[in-house]
Amino acid sequence: MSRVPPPWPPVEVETAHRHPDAPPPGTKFGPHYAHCFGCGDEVEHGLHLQTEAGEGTAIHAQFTVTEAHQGAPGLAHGGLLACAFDEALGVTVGQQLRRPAVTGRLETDFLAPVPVGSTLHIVGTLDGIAGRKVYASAEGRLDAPDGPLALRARALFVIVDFRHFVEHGRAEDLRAVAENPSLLRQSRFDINP
Ligand SMILES: CCCCCCCCCC(=O)SCCNC(=O)CCNC(=O)[C@H](O)C(C)(C)COP(=O)(O)OP(=O)(O)OC[C@H]1O[C@@H](n2cnc3c(N)ncnc32)[C@H](O)[C@@H]1OP(=O)(O)O
Repeated sequence: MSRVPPPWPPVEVETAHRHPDAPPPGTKFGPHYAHCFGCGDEVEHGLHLQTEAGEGTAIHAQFTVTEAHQGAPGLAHGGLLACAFDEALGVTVGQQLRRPAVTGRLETDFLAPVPVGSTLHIVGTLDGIAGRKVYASAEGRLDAPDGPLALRARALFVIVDFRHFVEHGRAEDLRAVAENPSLLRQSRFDINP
């Protein structure tokens, strides 16, 4: 089977520029929502992905695979690794474009097993924008920023209005955020898509 992926981005795109208010390289973001499985500080067995602004549109992310993240004995679950890329690419889009967006499509190439105890180092970048469609991709390396390549991912994010979250979110969770806005650890976006 050929491992040559189809052209990326799959449509004609404009260059995606980082927003003038995007934080400078080296800025650590912290979680965006306390209960996010990818980054939330109140999710005991979550990924606790740590993210930081890189150069240009890049984001650097990392998380350590724990016993709670296993698929096969001693190895990270593939879906959970895809989750880490969803989160890292979501942060790339959200922080560098400063626009609310959701994942429309995510594809992941698993190139090497990721053992429990490994730290996965992910770098995500924006690849282009076409209307509301934002294309982004990432690589994940084992145990060091220049460690062995373990995964690649490509994603389409679709820019949405904030109404998306209000209309679709479970009422009790939206109520909890309204009563305790600090559950949303970050809320600094351009409101109008
Ligand atoms: C700092 C903040 C950090 C945040 C980090 C969070 C990381 C986690 C991110 C997530 O996991 S978000 C949760 C998972 N994703 C979702 O729940 C999204 C569910 N899907 C939807 O709500 C809608 O399908 C969606 C908003 C994506 C699109 O619906 P719309 O009605 O708004 O738009 P439409 O369907 O017209 O699609 C817009 C464009 O995207 C294209 N598109 C959408 N889904 C696609 C797809 N799957 N494949 C290819 N193209 C797709 C679609 O063809 C179209 O292209 P054109 O503009 O050229 O016509």
